Formats: sequence, C-alpha cells, structure tokens
Amino acid sequence: MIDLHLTKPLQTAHGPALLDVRLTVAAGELTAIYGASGAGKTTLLRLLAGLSRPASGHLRVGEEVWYDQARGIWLPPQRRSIGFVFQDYALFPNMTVRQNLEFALPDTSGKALVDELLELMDLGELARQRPQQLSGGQQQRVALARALARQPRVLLLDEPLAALDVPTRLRLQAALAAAHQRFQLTTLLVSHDYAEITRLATRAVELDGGRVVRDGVPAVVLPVANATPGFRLTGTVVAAVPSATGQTLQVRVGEEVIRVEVDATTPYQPGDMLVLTGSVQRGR
Ligand SMILES: Nc1ncnc2c1ncn2[C@@H]1O[C@H](COP(=O)(O)OP(=O)(O)OP(=O)(O)O)[C@@H](O)[C@H]1O
Repeated sequence: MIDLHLTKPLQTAHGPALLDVRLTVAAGELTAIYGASGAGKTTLLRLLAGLSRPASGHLRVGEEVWYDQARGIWLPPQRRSIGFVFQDYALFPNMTVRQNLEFALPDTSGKALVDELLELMDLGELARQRPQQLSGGQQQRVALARALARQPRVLLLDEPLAALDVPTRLRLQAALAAAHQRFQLTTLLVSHDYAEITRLATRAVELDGGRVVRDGVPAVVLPVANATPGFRLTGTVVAAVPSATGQTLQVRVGEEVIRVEVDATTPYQPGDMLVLTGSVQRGR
C-alpha cells in the first residue's frame, strides 16, 4: 500500500501554485492519474520516485518510510523500489534487448524472469537486437519489461504509450494489462486517454492545480465525450465477436446482459468497462 501526503511549490504559467496531494493506494491496484496539462501529474510521479524533493509531508510504501519531513527521512531514488517508464524509452543503446533486461535484475538469480518477460512482452524474437533496430512500440515493450525485471514494489508509468500510433497503442495496452495481471504491481499510470484508463485502471484520480479534484471508478468519474443528459449506463463487456461493421458486444448492465453494436476503431475485449450514453425518447 502507498500512503502519501506530499507538497511542493510549483512555478506555473499562471504564477506560483502549491502541489498538495493526499492519496492512499491499495497494494496491487492500477490507478490512473489524469488532468489538464500542468496539473502536476509528472511532478507527483517524480516526488514518488525521489527525482524531486517534496517541501513537506510523508510517503510510506508498505512498512517502509521513503519520506517523512517530521522525522527527517528522505530516501534517494536508488533506495526506492521503483520501476519508471516514460514516453521516451531510455534504453541502453549498446546493449541487446536481453542485456537491457538482465542489467535491470536486482541479482543474478533472475534469468528465468527475463525469459518470462521476453515471452510476456512478445520480445523473444528480438532478444538479440539492439534498441536502434526496433520500432517505437517494440522499444516501449522493452522499456516496460525492463521496469518489471527490477521487480519493483511500485510501477510508475508516465504517458508511456502517448507517442505511439493507435494500433501499436492498443497492442501495448493489452501487454500492460497482461503484465499487471501477472505481477499485480502497485501501479500509477499517467494518461490523457480515457479509453486507455477505462481499459486498464480500476481507479482514476484527477489532478487540477496540484490537488486531487476527483477520485473513483473510471467509468463513473471520467467525462464522457458528447454525453447528452438522458441516460448513462455502465456495463462490463462479457463477450465480443467481430461483425460486418465492427464488433457485437454482450454487455452486462446490472442483472441484465444487453447487445451493443460498435465500430471497429477500438476493439473491445471481455472485462472492458463501457459507458453507454444517449437521449431518452418516449414512445408507445
Ligand atoms: N521542479 C519544479 N519546480 C517548480 N515548478 C515545477 C517543477 N516542475 C514542474 N513545475 C511546474 O509545475 C506545473 C506542473 O507540471 P507537471 O509537469 O507536473 O504537469 P503535468 O500535469 O504532468 O502536465 P503535462 O500533462 O503537460 O505533462 C507546471 O506548470 C510546471 O511548469
């Protein structure tokens, strides 16, 4: 579990502001952080990683204290069990894919984990390649595998998929979901993509001006594009089959299972959450 209260003065485009975030995150939960540009999302991750120093507060991860202003405790980044994946991949260019992963292992006993990660991230064929021989999506899969190879207590993902094209992003989302299911790491994911958040996260926290302004289940708290006041149903996809125009979904809404036709731009899979909105028409 992560329990934090962190403050940090910010110099924003609108003048000085104070980041002041309180958050408790359950172990194994994947929490999305979203909000407008400049809201403080990256700053929060950097404070967690120890890349930036808070002005006050505390940060506990499980039974470890990583920061406590009152007790004068502040652990440097290398003493925090963190995996960090940014938009740019920051791989070692002179090492192969396998060596990049092996370098991240906390000890030499993790060769089996490297093999497992290569398979999980579909990198087996690329293990002997160097980063410059890989596409952006492949490099990001390596970056994610490398972060997992460290076996961190906390995984921080700062818009890791934002630079990728849509099909690659969808494949990476599936890889991320598989990795989360396998390792159950306590994960914070910064994302602007509401479909991505709904697909991957069980909780979404909105920051605005350095503060938490919304916090809850993604399908409930995220704004819905073009939502008309009328009805709004939240459901879970239980089956998805291809159709002539996209997909036919069976969606569980409360006790009912309803059929929904969707186009092919965002392929759905069982377990995805869906928000159905529309206007109500009275008819007899
Ligand atoms: N070390 C720092 N000291 C003071 N102010 C900072 C520092 N780092 C960033 N800021 C300011 O704090 C604000 C929040 O920046 P941050 O990068 O955390 O936002 P963000 O929510 O991640 O935005 P984006 O979505 O554009 O990445 C910005 O106005 C930025 O200029």
